[in-house]
Amino acid sequence: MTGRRAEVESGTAVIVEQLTRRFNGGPPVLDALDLAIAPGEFVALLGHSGSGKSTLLRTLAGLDPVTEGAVTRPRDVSVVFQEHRLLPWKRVWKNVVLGQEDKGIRQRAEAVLEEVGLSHRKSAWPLTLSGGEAQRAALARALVREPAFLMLDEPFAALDALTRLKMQQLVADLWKKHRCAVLLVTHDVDEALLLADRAVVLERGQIRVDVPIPLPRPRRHSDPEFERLRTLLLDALGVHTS
Ligand SMILES: Nc1ncnc2c1ncn2[C@@H]1O[C@H](COP(=O)(O)OP(=O)(O)OP(=O)(O)O)[C@@H](O)[C@H]1O
Repeated sequence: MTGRRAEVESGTAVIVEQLTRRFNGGPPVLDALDLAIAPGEFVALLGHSGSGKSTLLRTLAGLDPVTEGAVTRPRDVSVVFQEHRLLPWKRVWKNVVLGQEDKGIRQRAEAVLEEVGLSHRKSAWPLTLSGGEAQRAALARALVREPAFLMLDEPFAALDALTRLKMQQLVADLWKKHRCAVLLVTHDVDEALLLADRAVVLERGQIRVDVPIPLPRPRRHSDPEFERLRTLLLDALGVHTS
């Protein structure tokens, strides 16, 4: 049995092996990248602009082809992007059930809209939602599929600081309930430390740092270990705090 098959059979949710991606014959944007995510594990992916984060996420989502290397992931995956990508001509709940035809879908949509705190806006048009509400709807649409693997591509980057804090708390609660594997792309070191089990720093298409975040939840900025990990990650990103 190959190493990859052994890992899949022992329950690894996502396996990336020697993944290389170039555009138009240029230098590699992803460079022989290896990464494994366990079922239910929450991984934060950090890195400078252009380091290859979105390319990795798009490849994992099946939106970008695998041209060199291999990717194994569960069949049921969902992605939430920085923009909500709701269809403006469909009401919120219709957006949530879009493309889902099974019998229990309406009930699951009601339940998940309740979970994200949007039941009272289920019949609203997307254009009437605030930024935070629209991202709640996008999360509901992602979770109604009960994905084994959820990808979040800077989902809160466009929100104001207070709304972002609320959304981080919401994601922490939803993950506790759903326990899917999560890959969160973020520029925000504190967000990674508040939410993830592990932080990975990408640099020129390779993993520069891969650290566990063994802090008890809920996470506190005042925890000395939080501060130590913060310094470590900022250092890895070339931001020196002292
Ligand atoms: N379709 C494409 N065609 C050509 N080059 C691309 C394409 N997609 C991405 N790239 C290049 O690949 C590199 C990595 O881009 P990517 O979007 O993955 O970075 P990122 O780490 O997500 O950046 P950001 O934090 O700014 O979103 C960049 O130099 C980008 O210009």
